[in-house]
Amino acid sequence: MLMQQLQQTQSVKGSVQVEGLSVTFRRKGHINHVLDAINLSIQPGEFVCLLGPSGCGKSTLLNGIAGFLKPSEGYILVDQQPVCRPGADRGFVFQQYSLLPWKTTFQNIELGLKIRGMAKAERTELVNDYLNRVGLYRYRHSYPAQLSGGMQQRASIVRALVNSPSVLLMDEPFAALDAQTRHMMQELLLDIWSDLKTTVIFVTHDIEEAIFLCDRIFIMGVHPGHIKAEIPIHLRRPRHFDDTLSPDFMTLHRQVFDCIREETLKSMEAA
Ligand SMILES: Nc1ncnc2c1ncn2[C@@H]1O[C@H](COP(=O)(O)OP(=O)(O)OP(=O)(O)O)[C@@H](O)[C@H]1O
Repeated sequence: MLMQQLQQTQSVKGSVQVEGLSVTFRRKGHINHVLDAINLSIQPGEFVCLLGPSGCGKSTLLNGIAGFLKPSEGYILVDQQPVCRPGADRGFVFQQYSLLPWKTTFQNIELGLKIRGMAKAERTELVNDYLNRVGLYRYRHSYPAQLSGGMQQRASIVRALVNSPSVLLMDEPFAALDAQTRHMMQELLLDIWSDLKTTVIFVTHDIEEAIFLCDRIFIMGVHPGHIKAEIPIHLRRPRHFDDTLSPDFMTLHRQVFDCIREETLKSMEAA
C-alpha cells in the first residue's frame, strides 16, 4: 500500500513558482513591509531550505505558499495552479507539536484520509505502513501527551505525508528537539524523502541542518525580507551524519555563514 502510494507520488508533481511576491501587514496605521519582490522556482522533488536571520520573513513566505495569507503583490503557483487558500496538495509540519491531544497517534494520522472518504480497511493499512516506517506502530494507540517530542514530530510528518501532498512545507520542525534526536529526525526525513521525492520547503535557522538536508539553500536578507543568495548543495546522497565532518561540508558551511552573517548583523542593528 505504502509502495503504491510512493510510486504515485514520484510523479512530476510538486513544482512551486513564486513571482514578485510582496507581503505587507497593516495594523492600526502601522505598516510592516515584510517580504519584497520574492522570486523562486522550485522543481518537483527538490528539497530546498529557507535560511535567514530571525524576522527576515521565512515563516511568512512559507505561510504564503501554504495559502495561510494573501500576498500584497505577486502570486504563487503550485503545479501551475494559483495558491488562494490551504489545500491538500500542500502538507504542513509546524515547529510546535500540533497533534490533536484528544486523539491517538493513529487517529491523528488517519483524520485527513477519513475526511477524504478513504475506506477504513485501506486507510488502516496505509497508516499502519507509515507507522511501521517511522517506528511508531507500537505507539499507535498512545495519545500525544504520552509521546516524546521526537515521536510527536514523527507522527506530525506522517500525518502530512499520508495525504500524498505534492509539496511538504516544514517550519523549523526540529528546532524544539535535543541535538541527538534532531540528527536522527534529519536522517529519517531524508530517508523518507528519498523514497517519496515529495518537494520539500524547509525553514531553519541552522546552517548545518540546511546543508545536511537540502539540494539548494535560499538565503534571505532583512528589511524587507528578500532572497539574498541561492546556494546549490551538491553533496552526494544518501547523506549521513558523518558527512557533516567532511571538508566539502566545512567549505559550504563557511560560504553560507559568511553570506548570512551580514544579514544577521543588520537585523541586530535594527533591533
Ligand atoms: N500576521 C502578522 N501580522 C503582522 N506582522 C506579522 C505577521 N506575521 C509576521 N509578521 C511580522 O513579519 C516579520 C517576519 O516574521 P516571520 O515570522 O515570517 O520571520 P522569520 O524569519 O520566520 O522569523 P523567526 O526565524 O524568528 O521565526 C516579523 O517582523 C513579524 O513580526
